[in-house]
Amino acid sequence: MSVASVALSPALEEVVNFPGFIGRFGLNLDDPILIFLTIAGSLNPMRVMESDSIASVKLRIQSIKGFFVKKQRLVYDGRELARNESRVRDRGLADGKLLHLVIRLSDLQAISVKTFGGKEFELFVERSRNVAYVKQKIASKENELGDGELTLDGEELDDQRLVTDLCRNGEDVIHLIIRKSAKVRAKPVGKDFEVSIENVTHKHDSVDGRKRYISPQAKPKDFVVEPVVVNPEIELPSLLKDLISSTIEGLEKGHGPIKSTDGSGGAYFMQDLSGNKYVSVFKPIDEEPMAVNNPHGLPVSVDGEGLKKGTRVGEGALREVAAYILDYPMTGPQTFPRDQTGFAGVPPTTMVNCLHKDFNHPNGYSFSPENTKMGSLQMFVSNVGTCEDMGYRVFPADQVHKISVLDIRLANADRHGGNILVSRDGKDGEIVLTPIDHGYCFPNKVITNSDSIHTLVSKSRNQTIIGISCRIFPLKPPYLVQFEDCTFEWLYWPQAKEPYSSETLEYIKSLDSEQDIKLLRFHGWEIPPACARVLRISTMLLKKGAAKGLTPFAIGSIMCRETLKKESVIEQIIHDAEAIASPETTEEEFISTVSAIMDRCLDQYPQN
Ligand SMILES: Nc1ncnc2c1ncn2[C@@H]1O[C@H](COP(=O)(O)OP(=O)(O)OP(=O)(O)O)[C@@H](O)[C@H]1O
Repeated sequence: MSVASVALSPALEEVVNFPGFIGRFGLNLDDPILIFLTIAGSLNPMRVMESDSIASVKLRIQSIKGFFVKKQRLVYDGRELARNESRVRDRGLADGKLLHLVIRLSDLQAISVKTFGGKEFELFVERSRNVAYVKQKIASKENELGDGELTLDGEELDDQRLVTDLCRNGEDVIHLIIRKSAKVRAKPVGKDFEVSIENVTHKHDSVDGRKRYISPQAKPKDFVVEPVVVNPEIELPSLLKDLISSTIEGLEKGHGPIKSTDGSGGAYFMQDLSGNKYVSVFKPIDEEPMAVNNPHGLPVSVDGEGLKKGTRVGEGALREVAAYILDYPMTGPQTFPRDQTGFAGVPPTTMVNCLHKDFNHPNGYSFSPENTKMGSLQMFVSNVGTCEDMGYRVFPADQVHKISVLDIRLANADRHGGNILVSRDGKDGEIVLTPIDHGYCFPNKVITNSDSIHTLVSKSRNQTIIGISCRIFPLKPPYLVQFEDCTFEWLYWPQAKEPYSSETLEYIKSLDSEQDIKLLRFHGWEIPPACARVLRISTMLLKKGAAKGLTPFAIGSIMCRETLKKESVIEQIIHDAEAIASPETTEEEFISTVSAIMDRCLDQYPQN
């Protein structure tokens, strides 16, 4: 039976054929097509109009399935449908085709705790944590709850029950009984649940429950975490050494990796020694979106191209590390050791080899080198959510601006609100934004039939040589860059229309793409010529735009497409330069042609 012949379930028929549906969503009266929405492996028939916008399709999914529009990631034919205003027919979505839905679930569950003594506080607990952990968190805040039990509908909740399972039903009320003399009640508040503690009068001795909550001990030798050292001349900075050591310590104590429910690729939270804190996030290259072992059911890429145009499956981790290396502080690019936070605050990131049974091993697992996964290990940044979860008006302009500098420089094709963490710093609780997820930077045309294969070879601590990734790229021009999928969430925030501060302007002025290319080479990434071209052109745009006094909005708008079909200004500039270039044109000549055209183009923008 073909997928196209799957019948609609009566309930779904009712929803999709809901009278007035067309009017409600402002759709045209063209013929409906039947598509199949895959959600975590299940197939859901759905009728849409070819003239529907992606936004209205997402709205339909929200009304049928209950997943909020903001949390949906739609993938068709190996490409994310990120532009909400584009139409179903523009994306080639036709009758009988499969549309993949990946849900972005926040890993954090907010829990409001209210005591009858009037004390109130909020906890942010990862959904993957268990009941024991919630009790521990409350105990560490209250310093008086030790041996409590959580109950739901009168039934005691097992310490191993996960927070995510408790919060399924918005009406659940959870009680925490503390040594029979105190009671904590949890009730949902919007998407959160609230815990109220009644009669907390009993002072307990010590919080000795911790030992019970430690997950079963793994055998000490059941895992591997090793830095990937590409250039043996470089000593790993102490910051990264500590990151690796604390990750190892957690695993040694039996605190295994915890898979993130969020994101389209495999991401694992690595725990510390106590099992109370995450220290790092590991993202294996074979679990990236559309890679062979992706845990979210995305199809495997047929041509090696990633979810975004101009990106390549399996190269995300390398780009994550590159973003960290390039995000040097105001004092400039230094050789390691580098223990200062970078200008935009990309968390310290390094490449590692990891072996653990809890990663995704669809073909079975054994403790052997072939199950070792290479990927990026990034410092975990504690946060209260992402920019997706809150109103952008509260974000300080300088925090938005630092991210704009990074995104424009790296031509980031994946800056949605979920990729900016929000934390509160210091005693005044100032908002700090942390950019994460830089696997889709430096987009360039994927060449599948060319004259050179670039293999990055690494040496791990035990001197084993491992091929990291194979990339095919031409040694000779044309080096095709691809800015088509660049989108910046912050472009639509009012802070982007404020001018850069003098400090930021100074930083931008100090940037030098040639120096950056050398820096990446020093760290072992012989950046492919097309990526180098992206870096040169985007750095040039940032520097010229900022020197002219343009705002992040104005510069970002030059880099991003307004609509799916309309080329961005930067794309037009590059095409004009390519039209002039001949096969003999050197990279230097090409870049100076781009520079001249860009100058003429920027002359049309009012000088600030
Ligand atoms: N350094 C970090 N500190 C804290 N949380 C992090 C960090 N890096 C990633 N996360 C969290 O891990 C989860 C998955 O990470 P991430 O978004 O990078 O994965 P992804 O599959 O690349 O996602 P996407 O689908 O958005 O491209 C998210 O909830 C994210 O907030």
